[in-house]
Amino acid sequence: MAISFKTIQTNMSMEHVQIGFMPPADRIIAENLAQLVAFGQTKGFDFVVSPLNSPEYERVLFKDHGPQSLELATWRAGLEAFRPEDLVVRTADHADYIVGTLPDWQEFDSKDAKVRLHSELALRQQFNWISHLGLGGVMLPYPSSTEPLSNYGRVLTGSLAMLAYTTCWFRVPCMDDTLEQMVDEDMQGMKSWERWNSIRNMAGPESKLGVALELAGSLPSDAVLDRWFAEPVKVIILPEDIFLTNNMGYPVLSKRHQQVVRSFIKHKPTFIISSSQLPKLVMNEFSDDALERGLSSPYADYVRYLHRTQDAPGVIDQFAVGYQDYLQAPLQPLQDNLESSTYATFEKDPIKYQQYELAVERALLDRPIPTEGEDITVIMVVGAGRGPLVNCSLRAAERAKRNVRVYAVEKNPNAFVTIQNMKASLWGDRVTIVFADMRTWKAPEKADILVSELLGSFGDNELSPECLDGAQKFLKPDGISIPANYTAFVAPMASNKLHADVSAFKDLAHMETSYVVMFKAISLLAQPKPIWVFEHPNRQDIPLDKDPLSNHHNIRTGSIEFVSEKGGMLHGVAGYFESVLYKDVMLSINPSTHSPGMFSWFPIFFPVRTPVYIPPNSTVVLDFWRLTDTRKVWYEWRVSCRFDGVEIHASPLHNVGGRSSSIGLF
Ligand SMILES: C[S@@+](CC[C@H](N)C(=O)[O-])C[C@H]1O[C@@H](n2cnc3c(N)ncnc32)[C@H](O)[C@@H]1O
Repeated sequence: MAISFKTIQTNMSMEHVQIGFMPPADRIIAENLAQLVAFGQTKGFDFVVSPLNSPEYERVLFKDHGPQSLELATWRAGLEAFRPEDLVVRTADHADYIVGTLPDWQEFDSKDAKVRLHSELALRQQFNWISHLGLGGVMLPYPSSTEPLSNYGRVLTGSLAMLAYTTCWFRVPCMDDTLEQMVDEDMQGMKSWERWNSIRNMAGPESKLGVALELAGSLPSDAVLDRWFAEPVKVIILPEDIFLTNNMGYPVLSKRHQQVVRSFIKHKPTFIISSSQLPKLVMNEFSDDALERGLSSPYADYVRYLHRTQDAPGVIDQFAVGYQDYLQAPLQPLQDNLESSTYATFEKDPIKYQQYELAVERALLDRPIPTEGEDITVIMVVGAGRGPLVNCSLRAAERAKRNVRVYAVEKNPNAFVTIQNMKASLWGDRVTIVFADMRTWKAPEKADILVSELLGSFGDNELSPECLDGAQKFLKPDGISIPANYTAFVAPMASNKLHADVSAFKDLAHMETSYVVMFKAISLLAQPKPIWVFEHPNRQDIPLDKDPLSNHHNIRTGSIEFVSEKGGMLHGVAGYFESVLYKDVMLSINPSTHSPGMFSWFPIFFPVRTPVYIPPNSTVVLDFWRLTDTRKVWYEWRVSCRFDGVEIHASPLHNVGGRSSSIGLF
């Protein structure tokens, strides 16, 4: 059990999707902006995208700003005022209905020092004006030059704080990043994701900067798209010319575009429909185009249709809304006493108990049938909580047609009140209830089947191994443990949001702590691999009837190599588990084998202190340790990366000696 949310949120498909309209920048002038706004409103758009400045403003490039040092002094003293003719957006009228764009001549990494300086001065003047007006947003241009974007990153990082309430999006073409295509497109410099990544890295994980991703007629591979799912893609730009026309004459997207747009819809972006023409109606010209004269924009209608017709959220999604990409501390059911609402949440899981019931039934059928005079089959549910696994065991016994005697052992005094009520009202003599820690309980007899659910998102992180080591001394020599084993899985992952959220705590301890998270905006850089396993009963390390002398047999070490074909930013490690309850009856949260519909466990996230750039086709090594002393268990981890056989990154060891996070044994 690993999650602790308490509320179920509303159905996400009912939310309003924001859609903006972006005509060609060179056709919008101060004089037609009001008409454009009125047109957008009539057509049902939530905002229009307009250039902030008129072409006239380019004059600043030719202005003599004097020596740089003098200019920098001017900056600090105050900013220049725009002249009205410099601006398309001249007043605050409709400011919250307008997203501004900046002129193309602003090249922050131009080879020409004068262009660089003027672009920077202009940006500060623009941000100051945008902030004064309270514009809805500003969209930053994707640089046409192939220079590295270090100066762009610096200028932006230093200026973002000027935008108190305005959102800021970096416009990026969603192109295939294969080198061949880049050479074709004369883009030998950095790839689009990498260019964004370098800007974002400079701005820092907590910056408000988002991505406006512009789709084109041809879409990149799934691997390239997948990288964007881990980024703060706040806007999807859909040019009108990527739409096809259906036989009713209405715009529609190709199947693959639909699929991609639907995948992004889950991340709740804003959409922008970009057009290569200014609507004739804005030019006060007659339009015989039915689509233009119609009431709402057919493009916006189509996006709303895609939004409305998303797959209805499944059971997991319904539970997860509001918890997606939200960091939660893993539960510690051994050290702490769980609350009633936490038990109630888990008891709603439709799959977990079904699997347990099946496992107990199969195990019962495999036990020899007690003959006349022999005792009946004994099932012990250890860590019984409020009793659902006792119910599963009783139902399984009915289905297997076996007489059973059930023990329910629980150490949480509050949950024990509930199981006392269950015994009085439902179970009667069939169940013996015991208030005890399973590790020290002196059982009156031995069990045929030991049933427990002490699993965390990483399998062993709620100390199932330590608890079951103690409990197995009252399991018969040929007795069965359900679960029989559990395996932890790890994968390198990208998630800008999760890393930013951990960074926001601004301390080492949070960077060396694991979190239970319902993943959403993440990208796995390689498929998960098993790192270690625990088997029960563990007769090899703990002889029959003996208490373990130390916990050293529960130490684990794993070093796993992954080849990351697509590369990306590594922000941490995703952890999962698979468990064999009995024979082929499984529970899994590993994505490739996930038990359908099971929501009791979200994955676990181990952050890394500094995000690491992983070049495509490099080798990522994840080193993990599960360590223990007499009072606690903890994980230590490190990541490293090799490219062309050379180690290009090695993180420090995280959580040395459990200094930042551990799991209490008492
Ligand atoms: C994850 S909950 C599972 C509860 C219930 N069996 C279910 O599946 O809904 C684990 C339960 O084990 C109990 N527990 C943990 N360690 C224990 C121990 N050493 N002895 C007895 N109970 C323990 C906790 O208090 C908690 O009620």
